[in-house]
Amino acid sequence: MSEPIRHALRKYLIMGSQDCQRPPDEILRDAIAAGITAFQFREKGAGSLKGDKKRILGLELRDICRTHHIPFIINDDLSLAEELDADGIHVGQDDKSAEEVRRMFPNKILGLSVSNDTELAGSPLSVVDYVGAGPVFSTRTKADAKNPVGIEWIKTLRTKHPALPIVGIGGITAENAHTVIHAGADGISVISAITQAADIQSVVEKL
Ligand SMILES: Cc1ncc(COP(=O)(O)OP(=O)(O)O)c(N)n1
Ligand SMILES: Cc1nc(C(=O)O)sc1CCOP(=O)(O)O
Ligand SMILES: [Mg+2]
Repeated sequence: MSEPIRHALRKYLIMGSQDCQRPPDEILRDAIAAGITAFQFREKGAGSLKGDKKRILGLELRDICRTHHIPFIINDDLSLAEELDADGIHVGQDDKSAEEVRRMFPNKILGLSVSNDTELAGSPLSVVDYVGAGPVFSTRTKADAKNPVGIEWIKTLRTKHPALPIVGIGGITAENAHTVIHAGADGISVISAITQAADIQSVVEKL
C-alpha cells in the first residue's frame, strides 16, 4: 500500500468550485494532462456548492479522475464519499475521528491533517494512509488555517516518523515546492498554485 500512496501524494491537487475562475472540470482536466497524481474534492467555504449541486459536480469530477486513473479523494463529507464510491477521504483534527472513519471505510485511502506536535501526538497514525502536514507556509486559501509550521517541522516530522507518508500543504508554489520535498515530504498538495495558474502545464511541471 505504501508505495502507491507515496506516488499519489507527489502532486496532489485540492479543489472545489469556490476556488475556480473557470469551470472546475476544465481545470481538473488540464491538471491531469499536466501530470497531477491525486485529486481531492474540497467543496467548502464561501461560495461553495451545497446539496444536489455539490453532488453533481462531485460525480462529474470523480468520473474524470476514474477515466484517467487518478485517485479521487473527498474532503470531510463521509456520506458523499460513500455515495460516489470515492477512493479516499481526508479528515482534519476537528472532523469525524480517523479511527471511526477507518471503521466505516476499511478499504478507502484515509488522510489526516496534522499541524503541530500536540496534534501529532494525539493522532492515530496507525489507521491512516497519509498525513497532510501544514500549513507549511502562510496561505490565504483557508480562512481558519493554523500557524505556518515551516519546513523545519516537516524535517522534524520525517525524523520522528521515517516511514509515514507525508504530503505538505499550505502556501506551496512552483517556486518553494522543492524545499518541502527536500525537508522530507513525499509530495505537495496545492489549491491556488494550480487553480489560479495562467499556465497549469508549466506550474505542474515545476511542482
Ligand atoms: C492533504 C490535505 N491536508 C490537509 C487538509 C486540511 O484538512 P482540515 O484540517 O480538515 O481542513 P479542511 O480542508 O476541511 O478545511 C486537507 N484538506 N487536505
Ligand atoms: C485546505 C488547506 N488545509 C491546510 C492545512 O494547513 O491544513 S492549508 C489549506 C489551503 C491550501 O491552499 P493553498 O495551496 O492555496 O495555500
Ligand atoms: Mg476537514
